[in-house]
Amino acid sequence: MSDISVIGAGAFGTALASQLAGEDGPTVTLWTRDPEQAAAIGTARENARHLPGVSLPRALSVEHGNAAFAAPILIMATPMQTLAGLLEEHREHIGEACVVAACKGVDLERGKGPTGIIESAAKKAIPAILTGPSFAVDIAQGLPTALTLACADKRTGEMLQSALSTTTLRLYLSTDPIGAELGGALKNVIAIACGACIGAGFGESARAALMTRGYAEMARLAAALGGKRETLAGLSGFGDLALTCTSDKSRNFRHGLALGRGEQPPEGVTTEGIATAGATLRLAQRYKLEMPITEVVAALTSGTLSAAEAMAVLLARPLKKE
Ligand SMILES: NC(=O)C1=CN([C@@H]2O[C@H](COP(=O)(O)OP(=O)(O)OC[C@H]3O[C@@H](n4cnc5c(N)ncnc54)[C@H](O)[C@@H]3O)[C@@H](O)[C@H]2O)C=CC1
Ligand SMILES: O=C(CO)COP(=O)(O)O
Repeated sequence: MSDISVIGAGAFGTALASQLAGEDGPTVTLWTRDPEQAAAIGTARENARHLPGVSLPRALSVEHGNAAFAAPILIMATPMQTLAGLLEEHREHIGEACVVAACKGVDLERGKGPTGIIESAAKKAIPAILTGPSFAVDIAQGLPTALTLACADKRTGEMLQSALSTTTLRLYLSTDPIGAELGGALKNVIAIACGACIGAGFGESARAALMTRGYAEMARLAAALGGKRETLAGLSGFGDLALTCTSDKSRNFRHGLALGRGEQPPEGVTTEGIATAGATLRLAQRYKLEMPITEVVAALTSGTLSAAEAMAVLLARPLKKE
């Protein structure tokens, strides 16, 4: 059994696994649900579909069997809406493990973030979240990156911080998983709004306003759910918002960009902000919170508003105190 299993051989899982599996580091397994993909990646030492051009270290083992779920540290790197089903399917193989979510979002059906999903699905596990500003391709190339590792249990968090940091991947510790996971989830919704703003030609000043007022929405919901404002101000909130709202390497930003230009975004791209906008809107209604940007993003992504109509809705709101 490996020290660490990374579950999900998409871009992010492959990037994390490749960095963690150094010759002198922990033993690492990259798990994929598709046996053919496991064999192809294992033989080519490259994930040609999700992370082309990055050669994977010899020390990394690529598997598709259930045994990978028995590792003491599991990093869950599949899209958010698949997390609950995947954990339930493999529940019997997961022991008293540290289950670290690397996905970003809110589960549409259950209205929970990744650590809440882990808590319900894997009762013996200790949930944690790894999140913050990082493109998979940057991590895979060994570029300097800083992320938040949040775990409610401080000692487990310290162990994970040390086990998952590398010479180029620097983890900052937090005991506020709710704040950390909401930062990572909600910034994707705001990134869609910012992409649409740029795509529709509303300009960079308007984008800065969306980022700032979007951040206010993120902080409002996080506070209502028990997250700390200072967590939102850190890497997992402000840091990831800054990255994702300003880079066309972001799939969420590009999704918005296409909608803003009146184009059809490509299908089959992991764009977490779409489902998360809907899930967040339900939470906002439940907690009686105003989240107008999230509201227009939900309408924009479901095709009921255009970018121009969305901006008109925001501009027509009553004047407010900051
Ligand atoms: N790509 C990036 O730069 C970053 C991604 N993330 C997060 O990581 C998560 C995964 O994203 P990516 O790796 O980029 O996605 P991706 O689109 O590159 O890959 C998704 C992977 O999940 C697998 N998958 C899909 N449904 C599954 C299921 N039901 N059971 C098992 N495996 C399944 C797919 O086969 C694929 O290998 C997302 O929540 C994303 O927000 C976080 C930080 C950076
Ligand atoms: O989360 C990310 C950067 O921190 C990746 O963003 P996208 O999912 O929008 O590509």
